Amino acid sequence: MPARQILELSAVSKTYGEGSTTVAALRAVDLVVHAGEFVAVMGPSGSGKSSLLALAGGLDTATGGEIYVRGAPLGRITVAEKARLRRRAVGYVFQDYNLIPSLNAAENVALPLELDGATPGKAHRQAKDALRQVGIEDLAGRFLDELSGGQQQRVAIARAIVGEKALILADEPTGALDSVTGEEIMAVLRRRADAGAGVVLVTHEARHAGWADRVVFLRDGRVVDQAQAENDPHSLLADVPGTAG
Ligand SMILES: Nc1ncnc2c1ncn2[C@@H]1O[C@H](COP(=O)(O)OP(=O)(O)OP(=O)(O)O)[C@@H](O)[C@H]1O
Repeated sequence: MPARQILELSAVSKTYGEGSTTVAALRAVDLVVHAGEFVAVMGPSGSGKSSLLALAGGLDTATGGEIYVRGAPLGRITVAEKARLRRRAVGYVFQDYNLIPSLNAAENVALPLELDGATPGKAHRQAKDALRQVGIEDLAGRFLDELSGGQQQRVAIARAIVGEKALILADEPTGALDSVTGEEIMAVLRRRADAGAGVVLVTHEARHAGWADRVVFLRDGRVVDQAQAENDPHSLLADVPGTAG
C-alpha cells in the first residue's frame, strides 16, 4: 500500500504586493510529502523556501493552486478548521522561534497540547519528553530570558515535535546551534519521520540535507531538478554565492 500523503502542494503560487511592486515568490509549485518522509528544501536566498513552508503550515494563504494537509484543502476549510488542523497536526519551527516569554520552557512546549484539550499533567509529561529528545530536559523550568539563543531554539523544536505531529515544518532550525547539536536535531527530525511524520526542513546546509530522503531545490520560486539535488546537493549549491554549506 502506498504511504499516506501528509502534504500536497498543487500548482501553488504566491505573489506579494500589487502592481509594479509585485514579487512572485512561488510559481506553480507541485510537491507531495508522504508519511514517513523527510524532505529538505534548499535554494538561494529569496528563492521562496520560507514562503513555501509558511503556506504549507497554513500561516499564509496561496495566491493560486491548493495545499492539502492530511487531505484537507487549506484554501477551502473554515478558519476554525484550519486552526484546529494546525494545532493538532502541524509542528512549526519558526526562524525567530516565536516563544512566549511569560511561560517557562516546558509551558511553551505544552501550550499547543493544552489548547487542544490535553490535561495539564499529560501535556507536561509530553513536553518533558520532547525537551528530553532535544537534550534540554533539565531546563524545563527556565524562562526564556534564562536560556541562551541555542537553548531557546531547542525549546522551539521541542514545541514542534511534541504530541507526535503528523507534519513537522522547520525553517532553518539549527541557526543558533553548534554543529554537533545541529546534527542531534537532524537525528531527532529523522526519528520523527521514521516514526511516521512527514518532515519538511528548509536548510542551506548540504550536510543537513543529507539526513533527508529527498531534496527539493527551489530557484526563483520554481522547483528545479529534484533528482540532481538528491544525488548531490553540493552540485546545485556550487554556483550560488553565499549558500554553499
Ligand atoms: N511579506 C513579504 N512581502 C513582500 N515580499 C516578500 C515577503 N516575504 C517574502 N517576500 C519576497 O518573496 C521572495 C521569496 O522570499 P522567501 O523568504 O520565501 O525566500 P527564501 O528562499 O526563504 O529566502 P532566505 O533564504 O533569504 O530566507 C523574495 O523575493 C522575498 O523578498
